[in-house]
Parts: sequence; C-alpha cells; structure tokens
Amino acid sequence: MSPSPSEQPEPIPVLLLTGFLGSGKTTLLSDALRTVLGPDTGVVINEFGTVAVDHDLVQVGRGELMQTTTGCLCCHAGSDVEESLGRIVEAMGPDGERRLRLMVVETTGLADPAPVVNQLRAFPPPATGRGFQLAGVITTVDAATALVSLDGHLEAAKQIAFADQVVLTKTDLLDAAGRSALDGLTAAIRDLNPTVHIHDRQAAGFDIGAVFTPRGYDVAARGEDVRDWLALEQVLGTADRHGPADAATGARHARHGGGVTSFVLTSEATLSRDGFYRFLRTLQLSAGPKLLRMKGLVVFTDEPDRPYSVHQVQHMLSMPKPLEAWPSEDRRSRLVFIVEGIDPAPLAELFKAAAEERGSFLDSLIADSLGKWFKSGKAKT
Ligand SMILES: Nc1nc2c(ncn2[C@@H]2O[C@H](COP(=O)(O)OP(=O)(O)OP(=O)(O)O)[C@@H](O)[C@H]2O)c(=O)[nH]1
Repeated sequence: MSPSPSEQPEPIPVLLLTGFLGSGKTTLLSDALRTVLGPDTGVVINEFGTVAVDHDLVQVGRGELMQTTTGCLCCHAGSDVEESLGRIVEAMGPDGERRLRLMVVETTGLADPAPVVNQLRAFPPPATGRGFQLAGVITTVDAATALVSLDGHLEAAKQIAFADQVVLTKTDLLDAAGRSALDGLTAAIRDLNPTVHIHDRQAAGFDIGAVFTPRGYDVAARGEDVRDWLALEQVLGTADRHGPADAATGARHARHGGGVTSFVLTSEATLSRDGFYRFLRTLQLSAGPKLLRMKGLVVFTDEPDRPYSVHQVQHMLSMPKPLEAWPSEDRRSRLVFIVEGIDPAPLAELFKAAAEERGSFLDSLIADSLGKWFKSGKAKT
C-alpha cells in the first residue's frame, strides 16, 4: 500500500546539467563538487559512445556516489536515469536514501533534454522511500563556439530552451571580435528562452552555489516550444524512433543526425610528446565544426607516471594538462572523438604515426590528406 501524503517523505531533488559538447559541464560540476556540494550529493554522468572519460576527469573522490553511463540517455528507451539514480541510493547502504540531499545528472553534450526531462518529471511517488523530483535544469553555453553549434544542431537549441539557468562559459577566451559577438549570443539565448537566468562563469560575482541550489522546475515557465516538445515526446514514447542500433556498439545515433558518430583511439605504448603535439596542432589547424569533440587522457614517454588530460571543441584546443595521478587502473592513452562525417581511419593512422614519432610519414599524411579532408568537408562517412 502506498504511504499517505502526510507520511510521504520529501523526494530527492535532481538537477539536470546539460549543454552542448565541450561547453564546460564537467568542469562546472567538478567546481561545484569541490566548493558548494557536499558528500551528500550523488552524481550520474552520461557519455556518448562506449568509453567513458568524464568519470576520470572529475577529480574528486566520489566513490559510490558516482555512476557513469555510456550511450546517450535520450536515445535509450526505458528508465536509464531512474536506474542510475537507484544504483547510487542502493550503494549508499541502509540509510543512504535519507542522507542524500541532491542528485546531479550530467547528460551528454548531444542529449535532447525532452525525453530526459519527461523521465525525471514522470517518476511516480514510490511505494516506499523518497523517489526523485526534477529540481532545475542548468545549461552550459560555450561563448566561443555556441553560435556555430546552434546553427547546426537542434539539440543545442533545445538544451537552452529547457534551462532555467544558463551558464555562459569560456568568456575568458574571447578576443575583441568574440566579445562584440556576445550580445548576439545573449539575444539568441533570449529568443529561445526569454525568462532564463544567464550567468557568466568567469564574472567576479558568479554564484555557483545559487546555480546548484535545488528549486521547483516549472515547465509552464519555459517557452511554448518546450511544452510542445515534451508533449511530442510523450506521444511518441522513446522506444522506436532512433533508427537501427549500431551492430558493433548497440548505440542508436539517429536522433542526432545520421552522421554523428564516436570512436576511440588508444595506445598501449607511451606517446612521443613531440609527435603528439604535432598531431594536436594538425587537428587544430584542420578541424572545423565536423570535429565536434575530442577528449581523453594521454601518457608521454618522458613522464610515464602521470597522465595528461586533453580537450578539443571544434577548432578550440586546450593544451594537455597534467593530472596528479592515474584516476583508474586503466593506464592506456585514450582519446574519444565525436565527429560528424569524418572517417576515423586516417585519424587513427595519424595518431599511430605521431605516437611512434614517424616524422616524415606524419608530414606526408598531414600535407596530403587529412588537412584537405577536413577543409573540404568531403570526408568519407
Ligand atoms: N578557458 C576556459 N576553459 C573552460 C571553461 N569551461 C570549460 N573549459 C574547458 O573546456 C574544455 C571542455 O570542458 P568540459 O567541462 O570537459 O566540457 P563538457 O561539456 O563536460 O564536455 P562533454 O562532456 O564532452 O560534452 C576543457 O578543456 C575545460 O577545461 C571556461 O569557462 N574557460
């Protein structure tokens, strides 16, 4: 028998953290975990593709309070969110549920928020225990690349439309032209979502605690489009409209446009630092918006005891940064790519040549093929 309303304990609030690929979700979450969220916060990180890297990049000792799921939450029918949240509660032991103050669900950068929001809103009150309740949608928006992402990807627009808090990131990277384009970006955000609060991550008064405070999430306060998208999701359900599953990975990518795929390059051997930097420079020079995201961990031959994290978002490359220690037993260098219409084979060849420091072969690859493929946009799909 269900408990009466007066006996029903408060549901556990869930904040949804979304934002396009590489817009700074994990960085913002790591900062929040370090500064304002206590050990009573559970975290679910969902990643596109089959290899999870973010878990390794959130450098706080979370243990049983963190779950990483791969494959896109919005592309899987059923109750992935609920299952992942439930696993955290279970792992905390008998009084874990009582101790949990907040859950944060970070989606992939390609997630359509509509089915995830529907799932989070639809949890029925449980027969026993607290259950979960959506308590806000935070969307990170990369000030340097958002206008390009909004142009090519409906998901980026939907993520903004569903937000009750938008956090503009990377304003510190803007040059004069970028700064003057900021008004245009703010107007585009307001067009999609007139009532959203917009914060600048890099502003002196940025209040990360306020952004991560659970609150009521009212769909009626979002735009008409949001209500229509949610209604459409409900009618369609999530089961049968994501295209056929990929034979190798089981992933269903059709929701994100047929051409978006992910792959992983790994190296058991340590990498030549010089060769790897040349590989990165090539990517930076030649990649356009087709290289949606690259991230991973690498280990250099001259410093085998600690890995470096690497990030690239479209043409924006962050140089490798050392981590204090290996975050897990897996000591391989590994780079996850999310691309649209780029053939992985030449990239894999280039990575291998770079790792082995086959200098002249690398030069010929760079000159003859890869750069042209990226620039012409005629990569094989
Ligand atoms: N300069 C600068 N870099 C930032 C900022 N926020 C994030 N970054 C960098 O942007 C890159 C991507 O950040 P992540 O936090 O991994 O982005 P994400 O949205 O979690 O990425 P995905 O999960 O792959 O979609 C990393 O190199 C971060 O260090 C910012 O405000 N300023």
